[in-house]
Amino acid sequence: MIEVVCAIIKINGKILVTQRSEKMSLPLKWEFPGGKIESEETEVDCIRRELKEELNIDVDVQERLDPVVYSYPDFKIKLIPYVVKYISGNIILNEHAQYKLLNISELLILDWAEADIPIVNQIKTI
Ligand SMILES: Nc1nc2c([nH]c(=O)n2[C@H]2C[C@H](O)[C@@H](COP(=O)(O)OP(=O)(O)OP(=O)(O)O)O2)c(=O)[nH]1
Repeated sequence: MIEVVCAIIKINGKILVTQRSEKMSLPLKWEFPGGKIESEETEVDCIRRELKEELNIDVDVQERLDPVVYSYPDFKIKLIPYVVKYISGNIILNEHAQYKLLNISELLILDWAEADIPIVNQIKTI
């Protein structure tokens, strides 16, 4: 099972979500930015590193939400969501196809990576 942290990034009351590129696994699916935890790395360190690498932003890590375990046809994932607050940095997309800033009520319209759907439902209440 791979362990992946993902960030629910709050910017001025909206949530930043990203679309995976055609070249990535789960192509063109929407997700919360993040990535695989490396050995010897804490979840929080991983969030900070991935957001810097993928989006060029710095954040304040606020709250850990309930992890989701999901089995895709070819791999199993433990997806660990953290609520974070945007602090600084111009958004530069280094890996993703595009991003959107959406209200929580708009999130379910997107074509999400399957593992994210329980998280989208969970954050309706944050
Ligand atoms: N970052 C992120 N990954 C997610 C989410 N939901 C979900 O199923 N995933 C999956 C997609 C990837 O298989 C894996 C995250 O790994 P990654 O973002 O480092 O992806 P990657 O392109 O390096 O993976 P790979 O194709 O090289 O195996 O978790 C999510 O909300 N955020």
